[in-house]
Amino acid sequence: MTAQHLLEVDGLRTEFYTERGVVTANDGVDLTIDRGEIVGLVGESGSGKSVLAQALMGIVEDPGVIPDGEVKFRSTATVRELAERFPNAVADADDPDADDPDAFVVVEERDASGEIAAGYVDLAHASDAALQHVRGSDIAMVFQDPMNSLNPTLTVGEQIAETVRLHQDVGESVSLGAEFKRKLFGAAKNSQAWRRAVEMLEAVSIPEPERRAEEFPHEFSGGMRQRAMIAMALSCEPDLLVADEPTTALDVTIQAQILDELEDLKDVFDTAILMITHDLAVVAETCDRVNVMYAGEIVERASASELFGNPQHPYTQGLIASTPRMSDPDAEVEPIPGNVPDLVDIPYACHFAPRCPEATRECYEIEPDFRDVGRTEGHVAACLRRGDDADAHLEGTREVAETDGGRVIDADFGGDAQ
Ligand SMILES: Nc1ncnc2c1ncn2[C@@H]1O[C@H](COP(=O)(O)OP(=O)(O)OP(=O)(O)O)[C@@H](O)[C@H]1O
Ligand code: NI
Repeated sequence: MTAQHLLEVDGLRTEFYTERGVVTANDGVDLTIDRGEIVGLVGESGSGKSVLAQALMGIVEDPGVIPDGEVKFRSTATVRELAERFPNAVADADDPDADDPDAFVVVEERDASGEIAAGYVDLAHASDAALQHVRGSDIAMVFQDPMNSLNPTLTVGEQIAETVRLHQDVGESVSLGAEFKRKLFGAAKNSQAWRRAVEMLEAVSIPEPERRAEEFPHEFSGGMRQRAMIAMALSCEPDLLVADEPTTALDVTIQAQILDELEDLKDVFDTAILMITHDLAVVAETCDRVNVMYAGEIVERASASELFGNPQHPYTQGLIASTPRMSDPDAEVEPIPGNVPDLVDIPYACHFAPRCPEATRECYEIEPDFRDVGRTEGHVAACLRRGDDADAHLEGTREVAETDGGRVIDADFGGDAQ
């Protein structure tokens, strides 16, 4: 039996119909995340990382659509709950109806009594009501700028308590009346949800959590706000945390502290993390596995140590060569020439070809498939010039420039920031 991933993205395509044409922000993306692991998604600005995060959360903005692909979120408890609430959306995996786009609760296994024993929710096709159920309680998200996600008129403690109430049925009303009452008189300090909020602030290392819980977001520093966002996101113990540039706005020291804490919290709450960043040092520091994204496509995937020790795709090699190293910050970096293309109707098969030092004519014409390229299992790259059959495949094509194939990055790359 194949391993059952917590999250499995299959052939995901996300498009925006704009006046300029169709922007294909995710062009057939495959990605998996297992329970408890930290998976990186890295690539230059405009490569489609945030759109992928939105697709996972079911919050792709208008005019975005997902014409192809599935996002399978596997949680037996959630599948049971949703199957009960949305009986018309249930299909059995081996049933032809499973292809029915309205069937987003897919049952893979039942026990002897007919109770659901395994299955997934297809988040790419789930109804808004189902997505709302999943968001916050099963999958939560933190963004770069917490000021946009925190409510400036509520104390930090009230906001976390509110999230807890919404998702955990701790027996307190979430009616409008109750919310106004809390605004006027403050949240009941001895309520279960409030105590949970204070606990969460303590868990993210906010000093004097009882007192800080009563402060408003603007009274927090940038780092404290980001911690509060993380506290809020983890307060319902989600299986998956999607972190989109969670520390980009912070200075390096605070950034390193928060990333360290996230790793610790991951163990405490047993939460998997999708770490989205354009910063390779962040990936090197935190991730178990890494996906490199370029112009809407994943181009390379490997464990973090393998990716940095033995990068294979010319884009990954270029990214690494263009990133300053912690161990040698003064060493020269070589930027990748050119820019990420506009994602409207890219006419060439390999999206990186025009910037690639090794591209041949074939690279413009033949869609590169994933092939094994590394020393470890699961290291794959989508490049015609890589893998065992690369040379045979390229026989008869023009000579290509010599490269230093697999630039080796310092083992302590991004290591322990001060
Ligand atoms: N609402 C939208 N309407 C039209 N196009 C969009 C929309 N949202 C995103 N895009 C396009 O999708 C592409 C990918 O954007 P995305 O924000 O996912 O990139 P990113 O990799 O997250 O970049 P960054 O590192 O800057 O955050 C961009 O070309 C962007 O213009
Ligand atoms: Ni982004």
